[in-house]
Amino acid sequence: MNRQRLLKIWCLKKLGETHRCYSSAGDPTKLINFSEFTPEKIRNFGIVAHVDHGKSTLADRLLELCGAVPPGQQQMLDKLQVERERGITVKAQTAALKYQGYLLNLIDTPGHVDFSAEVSRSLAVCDGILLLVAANQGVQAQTIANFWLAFEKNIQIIPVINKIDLPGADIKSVETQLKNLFEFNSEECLHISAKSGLNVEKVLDAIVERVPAPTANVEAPFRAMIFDSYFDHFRGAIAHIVVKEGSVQKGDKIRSYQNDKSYDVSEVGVMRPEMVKCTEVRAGQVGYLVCNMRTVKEAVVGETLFAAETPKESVQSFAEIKGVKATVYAGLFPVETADYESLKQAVERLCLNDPSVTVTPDASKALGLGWRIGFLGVLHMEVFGARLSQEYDASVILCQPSVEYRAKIKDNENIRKKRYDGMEEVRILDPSKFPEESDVDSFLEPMVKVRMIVPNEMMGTVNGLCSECRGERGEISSIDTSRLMILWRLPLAEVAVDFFERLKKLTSGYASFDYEPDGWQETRLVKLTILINGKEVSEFSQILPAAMARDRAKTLVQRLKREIPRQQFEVTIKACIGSSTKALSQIVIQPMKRDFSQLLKGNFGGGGMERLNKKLSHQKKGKERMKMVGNIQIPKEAFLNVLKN
Ligand SMILES: Nc1nc2c(ncn2[C@@H]2O[C@H](COP(=O)(O)OP(=O)(O)OP(=O)(O)O)[C@@H](O)[C@H]2O)c(=O)[nH]1
Repeated sequence: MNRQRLLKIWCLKKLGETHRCYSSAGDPTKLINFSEFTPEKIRNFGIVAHVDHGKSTLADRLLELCGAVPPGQQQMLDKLQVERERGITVKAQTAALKYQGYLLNLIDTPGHVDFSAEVSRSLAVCDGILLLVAANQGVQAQTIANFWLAFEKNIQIIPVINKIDLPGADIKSVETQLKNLFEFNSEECLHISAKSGLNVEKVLDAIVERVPAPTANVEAPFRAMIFDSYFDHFRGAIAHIVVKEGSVQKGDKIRSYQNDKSYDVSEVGVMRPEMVKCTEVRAGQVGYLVCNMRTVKEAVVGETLFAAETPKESVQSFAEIKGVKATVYAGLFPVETADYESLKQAVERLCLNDPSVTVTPDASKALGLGWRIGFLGVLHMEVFGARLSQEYDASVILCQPSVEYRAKIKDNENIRKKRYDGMEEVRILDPSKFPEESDVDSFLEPMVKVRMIVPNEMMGTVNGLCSECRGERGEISSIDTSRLMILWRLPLAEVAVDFFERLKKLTSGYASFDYEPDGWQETRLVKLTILINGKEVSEFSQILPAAMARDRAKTLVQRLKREIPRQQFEVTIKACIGSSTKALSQIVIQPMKRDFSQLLKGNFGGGGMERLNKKLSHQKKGKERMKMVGNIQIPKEAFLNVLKN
């Protein structure tokens, strides 16, 4: 039978199944029934790896082998538009798979450092992980970070060497790295090609054999933890749960622990990988639950849900899922100030699905009411902006990001009380809140410990980059004969913005890095103020070390020239220090020369009117993408683009 025909039969079969699941909403006997899977027959596992080592491809193969999707599908678990466009996973996704009498709950996680919060949250549900390492690249920085995350949580780790089909695959050396770094024996390592499917079945067998069954008690009253949630436009908040005790089904009455609210369950089910309704979700299983949660806050990650009849005092709530601290903060504003309320709702709903962002209300003279949002990195910020526009049709301005700085205020009652609410140390998240230099004893900037994996011959290049970024070198060790692990201490501000791109370019993608917070360091900071026609536009201003001010002033002014279109009048852009008006760098944008009404002159019969209307309509479209700051039109992308090279 040819492949096309096989696919057709498969699709028809599946259509029947799905149709049965959804059309039988009112008939519990026809819903999918997973009650045969007692905890001993369940395995909850995740796939973690460095970026691009093949997690989503392996997930596709596992889904295929277990019959959850037709053969040849790609990135089945990357459901978001932004994930498909960028070819990266940003959200962990689950899929319930049946394999030889076992129920395997797969959790595919993102690889990029900016989405590490998703990995930590997923590990709260897993009893085992597949630690995937690409055979042509070997162990990378995220592999090490993920190994330790799982190891600290005492989760079973299965090392899997992927991409063995590639000509550059060096299985022996990856095994040596896995031995040297994590003490894995070569017998423990699986060798696969997720792309061709080679040996992927062995992965399923290893999951069944090596991952422990979840600790769960089916007999006890229902108790579950929300580990992820999202807002569905039609059904409200949907909670992804891992059930630890008892079971839950449609019609059950349940309560939440932190929010202390009661609910009627209207639907339960599992992801396969789409939502499929079930008769019940039982202890040990991973599934979803819909109840009448009206606000997004009610479905918060880490929340404990329990049977309504259980007295709250006797319920053991789940330990809080440790959040990851934001590294960069940026202003977010609606393009049209009138859209503030609808954007507020969109931000709240998206935050439910992305609980690693922090949101505080903010206001700007130029952009009106908005928020200051904390992200885990610049990629995270870009993805958040893209999701707002793709999933909520919101038109937003995202300003350039900045890290959190701190200022120690002079030991003077008067100054502290009058201007800083009596505080001796203040946080600075935003250039418009930069304190007067005369009030400050010292400034502090956040530091990070960076772990780099670098080919031996590229050590000099990488060291050059880190020194340029005001870094301090730490320990160096070999992970095998050809690669080194180097530790650096760097200011977060240097790492957070475009360090990843610069490193990739300099090393042709052969070096990788990962970082964690490492305290604060005293530094001399200044505020680089941007004046456009004499008025400060604080959204373009920046806080930075004094030594970098002159160079940055030049680049910033040049980039603004590139981003701001010509206006009807002359525009002067100046970069100055603090409240001084002395320019470190200055540029003038000449006024527009063409006046389209000239097209009309003496030419009514020759299509002049048509051409004028076309031009005016182009201008109108252009204006919709602009933001008026004073009397100057600025494209909304400019607020972020000034940051990019
Ligand atoms: N040759 C070969 N290519 C593979 C294999 N597995 C994955 N790839 C390719 O590697 C690239 C990255 O694969 P993904 O599955 O998207 O990697 P990922 O780890 O999910 O990526 P992120 O989610 O962005 O971290 C894709 O182009 C895949 O086709 C393999 O076994 N062999």
